[in-house]
Amino acid sequence: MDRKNRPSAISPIAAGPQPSVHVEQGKVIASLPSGDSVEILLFGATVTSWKTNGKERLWLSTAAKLDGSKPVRGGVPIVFPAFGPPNKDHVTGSLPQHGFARNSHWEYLGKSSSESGAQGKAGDDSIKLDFGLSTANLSEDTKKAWPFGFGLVYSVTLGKDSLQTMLNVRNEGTEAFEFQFLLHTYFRVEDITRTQINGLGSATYVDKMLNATTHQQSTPSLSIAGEVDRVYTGLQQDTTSVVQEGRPSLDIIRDNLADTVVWNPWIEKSKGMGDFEPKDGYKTMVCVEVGAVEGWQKLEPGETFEGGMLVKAH
Ligand SMILES: O=P(O)(O)OC[C@H]1O[C@@H](O)[C@H](O)[C@@H](O)[C@@H]1O
Repeated sequence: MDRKNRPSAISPIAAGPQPSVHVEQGKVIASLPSGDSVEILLFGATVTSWKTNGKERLWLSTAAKLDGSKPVRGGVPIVFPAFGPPNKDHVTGSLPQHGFARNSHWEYLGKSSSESGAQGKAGDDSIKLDFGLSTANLSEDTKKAWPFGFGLVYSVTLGKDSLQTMLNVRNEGTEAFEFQFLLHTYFRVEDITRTQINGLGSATYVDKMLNATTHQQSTPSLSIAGEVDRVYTGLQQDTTSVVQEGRPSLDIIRDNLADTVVWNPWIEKSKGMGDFEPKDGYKTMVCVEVGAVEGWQKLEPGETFEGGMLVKAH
């Protein structure tokens, strides 16, 4: 046979292992060939687990209610459309603390996956899972308390050593509305006394422990040695890092969001929360919560807002 016409010895590149998605009662579980995985509860679209390198990166209380009876204590609850206790002077004033998104049943909208690296190379894939919540999903009481036409799409993208969570808010009604938004993320740490939060240096914060007075961060690193509840606003730097044992452990990169809350309930506050277990769990968690909580974001009919975070694990 003429050499030129010989059938090609090169066979098509075999596709490597694929990301997998498993939908079971009330939750969606996705994993990558690298072993990284994520679990999202449809109640609140709460990410309850994120593992990289065989290690859990989120803190979840062992007493967290996962049955929809109350917001999940741990993982990544979504705060929307209001942050904190109800503000009676605002139209959101009759909603519960932190709004209704973490208390609502979301719909799973589906998945899409991509390969960013060489074909078939395990570990370079990512998988994106979308969840939706709109006026139609709300209870009659909540619709009365938030009488606006809206649509939320929450996208959770699992990559090798990364998790991205983005919220798209659309005004689908005929009136403008205002909202606040926060990703109330509970990160798991080995030992809070050997953990620092970097990237808040010289920022201004409201200290909820000190009658909501305003202060300026004086050190480049924040160490936690007692109850902390601070709202850092108007941050210039996009990245806040969790440093453990002197080494960067997680980088939290804000996307179109200017604020970050740092919260640890410490001993007394943990005792007062029935769903916070074990009681010394404050030693192995810290909430670093990116959001837009200073003032209000306003959306006119037809307008959209998108914001969220990318977390990179080291
Ligand atoms: O108990 P909840 O409603 O989940 O809130 C927990 C904490 O959430 C934080 O975001 C707030 O800054 C704290 O003030 C609050 O205590």
